[in-house]
Amino acid sequence: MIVSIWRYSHLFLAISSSLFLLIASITGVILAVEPIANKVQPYNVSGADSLSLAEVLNPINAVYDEVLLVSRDRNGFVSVTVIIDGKNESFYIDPYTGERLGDLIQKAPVFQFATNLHRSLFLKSFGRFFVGLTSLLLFFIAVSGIVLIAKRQGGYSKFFSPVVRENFSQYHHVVYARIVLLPVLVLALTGVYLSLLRFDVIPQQQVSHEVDFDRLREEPLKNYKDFELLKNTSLSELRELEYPFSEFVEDYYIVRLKNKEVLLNQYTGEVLGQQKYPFVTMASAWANVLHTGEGSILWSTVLGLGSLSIPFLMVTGFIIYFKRPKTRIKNRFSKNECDHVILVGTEGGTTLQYAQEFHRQVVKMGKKSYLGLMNDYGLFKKMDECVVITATYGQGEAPASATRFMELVEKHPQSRPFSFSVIGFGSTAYPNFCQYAYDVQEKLKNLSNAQVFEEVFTVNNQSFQAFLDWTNRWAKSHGMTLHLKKPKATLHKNHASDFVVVGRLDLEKEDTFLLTLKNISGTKTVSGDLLSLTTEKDGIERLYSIGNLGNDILAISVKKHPHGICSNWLGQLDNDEILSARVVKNRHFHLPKGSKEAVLIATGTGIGPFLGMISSNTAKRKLRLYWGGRTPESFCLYQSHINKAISKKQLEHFIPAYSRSQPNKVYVQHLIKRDGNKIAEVLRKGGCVMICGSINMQGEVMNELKNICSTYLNKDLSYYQNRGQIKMDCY
Ligand SMILES: Cc1cc2nc3c(=O)[nH]c(=O)nc-3n(C[C@H](O)[C@H](O)[C@H](O)COP(=O)(O)O)c2cc1C
Repeated sequence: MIVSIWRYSHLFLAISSSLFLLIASITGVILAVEPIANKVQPYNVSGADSLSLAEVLNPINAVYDEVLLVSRDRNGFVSVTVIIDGKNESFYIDPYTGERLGDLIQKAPVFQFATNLHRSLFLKSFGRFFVGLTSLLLFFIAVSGIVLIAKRQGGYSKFFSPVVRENFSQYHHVVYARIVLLPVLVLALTGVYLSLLRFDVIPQQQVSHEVDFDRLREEPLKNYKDFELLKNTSLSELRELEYPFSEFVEDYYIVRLKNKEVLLNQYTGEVLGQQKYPFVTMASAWANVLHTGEGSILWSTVLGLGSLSIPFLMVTGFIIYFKRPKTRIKNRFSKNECDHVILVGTEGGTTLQYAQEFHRQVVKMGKKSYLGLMNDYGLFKKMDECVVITATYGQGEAPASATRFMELVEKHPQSRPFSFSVIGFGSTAYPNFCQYAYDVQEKLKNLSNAQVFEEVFTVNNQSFQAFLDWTNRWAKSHGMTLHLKKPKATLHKNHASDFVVVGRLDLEKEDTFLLTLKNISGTKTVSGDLLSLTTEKDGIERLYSIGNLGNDILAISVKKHPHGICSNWLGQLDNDEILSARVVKNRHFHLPKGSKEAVLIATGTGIGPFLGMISSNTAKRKLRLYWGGRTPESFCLYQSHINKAISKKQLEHFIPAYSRSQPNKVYVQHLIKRDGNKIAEVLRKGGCVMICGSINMQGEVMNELKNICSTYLNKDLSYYQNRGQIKMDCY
């Protein structure tokens, strides 16, 4: 089934049961406290469980004249019902001495209230029905949730792999759902079972014995202490022991154990009847324990947390849904009159917003452009040019609106030749960066009448700047000028903070500079986070990787682009000038706290975040830095930072790759290949490899890492990516 059906089913089930689910989960949390509160009462006598029943009855018979019942509850508390001064009394006792320990626990009003609300919403059978139905819906919500998590993680085998953090709600929804999956499933299934039991859909079977009263004898008379069953059964097995009603031989002991019920002749101890409990009775007992947590502090706590997570999952789930960009498409022209066709592969809707803006501007230029989803691929009678803009999901798979694209391409051959471009939206946080875009490119390339207009262009993390670069290039080659506006879908919504320029170092020859900024708003930053800058001139956001050098000093390394508004604006800032920018958390590119070793790989300005990671390496982790630049002169910008780090033992090795200082070009990927065994060792020991710089370099380095993983570690690269041991932030 396609992912959108699962997603809508998950949502529909959650919405339709939300009110009842909320009531059931909140009362569930309250009720989870009850077994814990009971269990901590001082009525458990240590070691008593190993006493035999005969040893327990002995002091009870000695202390009380008339005993009706001895019980042991799930907390292990032993109680008796006895007649004292003509009155029935029930209380807890010490099984060693028979001494009264305290009155039976009464249900507190709050628990009584919560129980009634939880079981029937105070609506008797009608309410019970809805509660049962809610449990069933919760079960289906959990199952559809399992499927959705497996799909997003790239398969059931990767179900528990680290989750890429895109935003708070999405990340925590998945992470907590996985943690509480077991208790939620148990609560749902046992809830359904108990409801079916209450409505007699599952018939309860009583144990019935056939006692042959004609054969009852009072001899050979035995003391109960010598009855085999009482001698050989420990207290831990007991549920209830009912004393004979009278002294007539027709009345007997009824001993209810955990798994069976036994009738004992009160004079001879002969077993008069013995029945194992039917399956339904045993299953019901288990369902009760599993649903209520009675008798176990640990399980009650797990259930309580499971219940508590339900409102949290509901809220985060609804936020995820309602924050999704809308995916309604409007076209001015029909698909058969357009020479430009833009097809979108999206799941979350952001790619569509970018494509919509592109389409709008192309139409504004007087072109006949048609915008559709990739799953709507068909015959486009006048198509000259096709632009496919697609996200990637799962492990390099198609997003929801493109799942049928490949088969549709086969099914609907175009009648005219056309050229095509593929733009991939993806994230380097995932193992298969923009893989689906590459697959689409390959597919279209194989069509006889399709011609490649350009190679795949990739957009990391919905970078509007990157998309703009592509649209400008595309427009130029078509003799157009497009003025795209940034779509509303933005990943970055933090407040702006102020930063004062405290230092700058320029490498004029390469139009590169290193800016040091003091954070004067106290915003917390971690090396690897991004500084988001928007200039007034064009209102477009640019992101720069932050290196946190400590004491609120940040470094950003910037390359000036010939017509780059932001880079040139930053390039002319002087010391003491203040700039306002937002800090965007980029958790997937933080140096993992637990890694004792790391290999850092960068080219050019990609070194920025690593300068911070190295300077804060007080734990003396073993860090190796590979850096690619043109010449040793290119390194001047960073030299003092690196030398200082080496002398302070914050950086173990600095390994540069200079592409222009010798006849043969040396790139970082060459050095990675050369040091393959060392890098493999870092991965083997649980360390991590971090890559920052250009997308091209990333591709080359990833190829080398793939070889290293298979040659030295006998594993696929994705194994380490899924464990968060390979991290990338490339642009
Ligand atoms: C569950 C999930 C899996 C993803 N898998 C990949 C992937 O394998 N490769 C990739 O480059 N991007 C991956 N991404 C990133 C998306 O392609 C990227 O965020 C894209 O901009 C989403 O566009 P959309 O909102 O139009 O669906 C994944 C995102 C999510 C939420």
